[in-house]
Parts: sequence; C-alpha cells; structure tokens
Amino acid sequence: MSNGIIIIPTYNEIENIERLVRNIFSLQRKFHILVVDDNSPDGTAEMVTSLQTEFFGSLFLEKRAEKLGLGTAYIHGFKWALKRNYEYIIEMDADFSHNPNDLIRLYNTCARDGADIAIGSRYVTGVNVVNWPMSRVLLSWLASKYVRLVTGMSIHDTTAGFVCYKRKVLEEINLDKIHFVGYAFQIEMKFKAYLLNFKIKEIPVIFTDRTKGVSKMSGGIISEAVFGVINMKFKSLFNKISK
Ligand SMILES: Nc1nc2c(ncn2[C@@H]2O[C@H](COP(=O)(O)OP(=O)(O)O[C@H]3O[C@H](CO)[C@@H](O)[C@H](O)[C@@H]3O)[C@@H](O)[C@H]2O)c(=O)[nH]1
Repeated sequence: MSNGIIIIPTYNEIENIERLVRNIFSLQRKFHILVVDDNSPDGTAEMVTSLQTEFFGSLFLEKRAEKLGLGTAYIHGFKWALKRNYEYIIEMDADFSHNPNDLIRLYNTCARDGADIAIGSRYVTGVNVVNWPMSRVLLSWLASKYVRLVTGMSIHDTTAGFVCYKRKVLEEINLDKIHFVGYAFQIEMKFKAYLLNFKIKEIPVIFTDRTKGVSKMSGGIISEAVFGVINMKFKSLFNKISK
C-alpha cells in the first residue's frame, strides 16, 4: 500500500495516458494512480482498463458519464481518495506538462518539509513555461497576478494544477462547497486552504506544453475565473464563504 496517490483527470488523452502511467510507476518512490475520465470518446478509459491488469492494485479508474469539467473531476477523485487511507493526494495533468520526475520533490515538500500543500509553481523564479504561445503565457501569468491582487494570497502560481495536498487539508475544506467547475477550481482550492491557515509552499517546476492531444481551455473557463474570483473574495470579506 502506498500512502500517496496521484489523481489524473482525463478527457481525450489516449496519446498520453499509457506513457504517463508507465512513467509514474517507474519512479523510485511508489505511488498509486487514480484516473478520473469523463467518458472520453477516444478510448482513454479503455486504455486505463487494459493497463489495470498489469498494475493491479495500484492503478484505479473512475469513469464519469460525460465531460463535467476539471474541477468536478478532482472533487470526485479527492472524495474517492479520502475514503481510502492515502495521506498525500496529488493533482497532475495527463499531458506531460507536469514532469513526473518532479512528483517526488512535490511529495517530499509535504511528507518531509512540513508543508500542508506543495505547489509545483511556474512563477517562483521568473516564468518557467516551455512551448506555450506567448498569448497563453501572458494569460496565465496575468491571471496569477490578478488573483494575487484580488485575493491577497502571496502564492505566485495560483492557477497551478500540479499540487500535493496533505489529507487533513482535503478533510477540512468543504468539498461540497467548491463552486468552480473549470480551471478556476485551482484558485478556489488554494484560497480556501489559505483562509484555513494551512502552510502552503511553492516549489519551482518547469511546465512544458503538451506535444500530443489538445488543451481543453475555453472562453467559458476564462470568464468563470475572471468574475468568479472577485465574487469569491467579496463573499469571504462578508464571511459568507464556506471553507
Ligand atoms: N475528467 C476531465 N478531465 C479534464 C477536463 N478538462 C480537462 N481535463 C484534463 O485536465 C488536464 C488539464 O487540462 P488541459 O486542457 O491540458 O489544461 P491546460 O490548458 O494545459 O491548462 C493547464 O494550465 C491551467 C492554467 O494554468 C491549469 O489550471 C491547468 O491545471 C493546467 O495545468 C488534462 O489531463 C485534461 O485531460 C474535464 O472536463 N474532465
């Protein structure tokens, strides 16, 4: 039994998932993996099912009926993990934007260095993003600045999706009261952890854009974040936010 689980949300990641799973299982530290797939038409879930024979007891799959958003996929995965004995619960994209070799550093920041949340951060030391078009780098960097300004959090990479949580953080945040369904979910989780005074550490990582498959970023995801963050801060000022 491993005390750490990597949760990977997937939508149409057939070109990445097998290589990523094999890569994670070849690391020196042993983690379990949970894939939360939203009925990807490209057969991502079927690929995971076929790998489960080889990685029996270490690779898990939760299949949802339709594409319901990155945020709700993670909430689903968190609840699944909390029902089991995992002490460290890690979020990661399926497309190799997050380097699997950084997983151990992320894990150790919580397991050895006393953090409650460890964030694999692109913006601690300048901008560590490879192969994103300039427009996307600017959008992400400005989004992080905007969130810092509005919320008052001192985190550099507020939209990061490469995060290790200690179990107690996910037990204390009310997962049923997370409102955002898209990437803004990442901001909301960090904000709630910040309001609860959890110890948050950022470790620098290099984010490399995917070479296979496509991003699921959309206009709806952006506007959810832009307007949602102000609303979230406003509610917290009047103590109306549920942690
Ligand atoms: N199950 C499920 N998975 C999804 C969904 N939407 C996206 N995903 C999965 O979530 C991961 C990230 O999605 P991408 O579409 O590849 O994200 P990105 O554009 O590269 O965005 C990155 O930057 C964002 C902003 O900084 C980050 O918030 C995000 O986590 C990610 O690192 C991938 O594994 C993708 O398959 C969904 O609706 N359902």
